[in-house]
Amino acid sequence: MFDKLKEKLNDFKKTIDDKVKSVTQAEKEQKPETAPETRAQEAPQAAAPAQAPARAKETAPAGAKQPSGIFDKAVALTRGELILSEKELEGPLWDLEMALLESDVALPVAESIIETVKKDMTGQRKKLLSSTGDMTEDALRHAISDILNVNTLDFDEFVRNREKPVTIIFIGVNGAGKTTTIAKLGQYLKDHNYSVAIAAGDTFRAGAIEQLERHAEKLGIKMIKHQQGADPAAVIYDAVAYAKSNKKDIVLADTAGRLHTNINLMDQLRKISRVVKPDLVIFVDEAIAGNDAVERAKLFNDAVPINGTILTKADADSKGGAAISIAHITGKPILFLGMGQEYKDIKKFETGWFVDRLFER
Ligand SMILES: Nc1nc2c(ncn2[C@@H]2O[C@H](COP(=O)(O)OP(=O)(O)OP(=O)(O)O)[C@@H](O)[C@H]2O)c(=O)[nH]1
Repeated sequence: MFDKLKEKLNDFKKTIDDKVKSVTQAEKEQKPETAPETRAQEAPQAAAPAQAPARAKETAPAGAKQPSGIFDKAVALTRGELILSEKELEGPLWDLEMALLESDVALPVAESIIETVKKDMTGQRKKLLSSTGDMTEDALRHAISDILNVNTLDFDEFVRNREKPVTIIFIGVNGAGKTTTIAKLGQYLKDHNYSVAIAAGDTFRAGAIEQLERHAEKLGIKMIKHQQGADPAAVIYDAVAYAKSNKKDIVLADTAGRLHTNINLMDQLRKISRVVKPDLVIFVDEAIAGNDAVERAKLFNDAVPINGTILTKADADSKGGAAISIAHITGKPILFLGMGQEYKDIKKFETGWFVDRLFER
């Protein structure tokens, strides 16, 4: 999962690690002629071999700081500490930015990650106690977590504390997986001992009501429906009324898939929102849709402010960047990931879990 992004982040770690290793090696070999104050503190056997590289001798006048090989005078190693300057990291950070863009991370998000990594890794003395890879990984983890932790919303806590019934509306484009996601969440909420009702708010697509009804029957959840073509706001309103009078805890409301460019259908979503006053509006899209999903999330959020996103099909070959980008662009958290076609295949999104996946070996 998220293999592409994982691979790119690991490439960056390796680039920095390799470069620092080669600089460290070069420093060790050149130290006796150039860093007397450091040499004085070291054991005699740590002194450079008599045949230190000729090039280093030529380029390093006595007492001057050593050029640092690949980092081009950019890395200073003193007392086991590493100092990286912005200039030294320029090349690898540029490569990282390109790699992030290739992994569906949107430009402003990639820039934000680069900025945080740069701040974390430059200008400060970093103890070389752990491997450089750890230092780089820490900076990347920090940068990505920062973005994902924007406006966190704990779904379980929200549902627990909210006055019942809690009405949740699902919006998004066609075929993104809304219906399946509603069924999965129905199961999830039942497993958490909530009583659930479903509103067949997709009155537009032929077969949508029946599709949802099949799920509702399998799950033993009551579904409220009108005829195809009916006003979805009225269906959802009725479902909420049903939940109130039958003491149901949660209403999960489907809506027709629509293109964010369809003004009439986006107006319809606004109407639903006005009439029903949902507790949560959740945007559903495919993790594999990458930057398209990011763009759609932004436009949907502009039309009807969302509270969070569920990304489906994360089990397919998704690059991973969409999750990070959508959180940043909408300023709203990722709530769940769809991880397959079974009801149980839904995973509550946790930043730590996601970031761990990106760095697992
Ligand atoms: N692999 C995988 N497939 C999924 C996931 N979620 C949904 N699907 C599949 O995606 C397809 C579309 O899902 P639906 O739930 O019908 O999509 P929808 O958004 O309701 O579609 P519309 O009603 O047209 O808006 C179905 O074949 C689902 O089984 C997921 O997390 N992983």
